[in-house]
Amino acid sequence: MQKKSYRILIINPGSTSTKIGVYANDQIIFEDTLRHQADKIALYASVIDQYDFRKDAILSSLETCGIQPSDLDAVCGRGGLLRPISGGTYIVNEAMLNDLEKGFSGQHASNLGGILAHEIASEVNIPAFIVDPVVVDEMQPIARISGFAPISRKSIFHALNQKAVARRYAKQVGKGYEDLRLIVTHMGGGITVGAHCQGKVIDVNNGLHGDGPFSPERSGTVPIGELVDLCYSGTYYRKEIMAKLVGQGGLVGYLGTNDAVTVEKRIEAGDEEAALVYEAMAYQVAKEIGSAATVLEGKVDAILLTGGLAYGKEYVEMIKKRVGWISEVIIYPGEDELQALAEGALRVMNGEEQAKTYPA
Ligand SMILES: Nc1ncnc2c1ncn2[C@@H]1O[C@H](COP(=O)(O)OP(=O)(O)O)[C@@H](O)[C@H]1O
Ligand SMILES: CCCC(=O)OP(=O)(O)O
Repeated sequence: MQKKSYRILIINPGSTSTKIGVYANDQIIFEDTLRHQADKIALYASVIDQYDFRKDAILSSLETCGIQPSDLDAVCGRGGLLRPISGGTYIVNEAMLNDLEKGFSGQHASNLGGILAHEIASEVNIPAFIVDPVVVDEMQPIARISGFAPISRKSIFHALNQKAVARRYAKQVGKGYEDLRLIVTHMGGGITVGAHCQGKVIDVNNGLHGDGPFSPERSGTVPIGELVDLCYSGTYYRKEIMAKLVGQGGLVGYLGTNDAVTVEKRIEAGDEEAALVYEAMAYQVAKEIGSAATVLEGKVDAILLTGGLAYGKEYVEMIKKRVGWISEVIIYPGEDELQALAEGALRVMNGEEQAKTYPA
């Protein structure tokens, strides 16, 4: 029997852009990146206040290619900072909308994904989904112990792309994702390193709030005593310290840019400080991968490097040099989150998987 064909709108809100795609089953038929100027974003006090202007931008873009919401069968958005949940495709429901509006686990543009998907879908009576949000939590109990009793380690990471890349690798080697032990490293604005075991991310650094390697715009783990002293020095407000850790940390803090391509040009021109900081970022990523290898007890089928930084050939070589002895290292530059969202929605539409209900 021939499978039904589904048309799915995908919405991936980022801090400076909203990426959208329309899929006919797993084939993309329309794609647009709606860039939002920093000064426009700065007009809004919170992520949720950007809702109307992002929705208008999406609908105008769809109009330019002649697609109406009534032509769609489902809408799927990137999921945001909800309560910790297991991976998979979730139907958007009231409980989820409330938590996205509040920003239950914090503020990130992805909080708008489920809300925008619901709004557009409900107007034409079709289902809205999210897939593998940044709060996917499959950490094993031992990984939650931080060493400081009042604070548990949290799972906040690039779940969508990490799982998509892990599944892509599994397909390439003809095995099930559930049968592999992988270390997946997403290197974008934030950097996260996940230990994947039997289809679950059993340990991962919190990519948003001060944990793991530093990244283009985040500090990662910092020496804790000095940080406490700085917080109580009377020099900074809380929001200034938070901004130094997230947004103005990492490459931005040392070199004034979050753009690795600019950093590479500076290195080529002989900038020694840029060379040292860039290599330090690779060094910290390699250390985190080494740590994930111990989580997997040294039995690692492959290390997968992905995200925008994975385009940097010399940067990738600096990591490979330190971790190549653990297992083979495969590079998947960039990310394909639109495709991953479409495939997640499609698995449910085709009846291959059942949509999960939030909170799980
Ligand atoms: N060709 C390239 N070479 C080196 N770095 C790159 C390249 N393309 C993008 N990057 C870097 O990747 C980072 C952004 O990664 P990306 O995955 O797009 O981020 P996000 O997590 O925000 O989606 C930036 O530092 C960017 O400069
Ligand atoms: C760790 C949460 C997801 C994240 O950091 O995404 P970006 O790198 O795109 O900001």
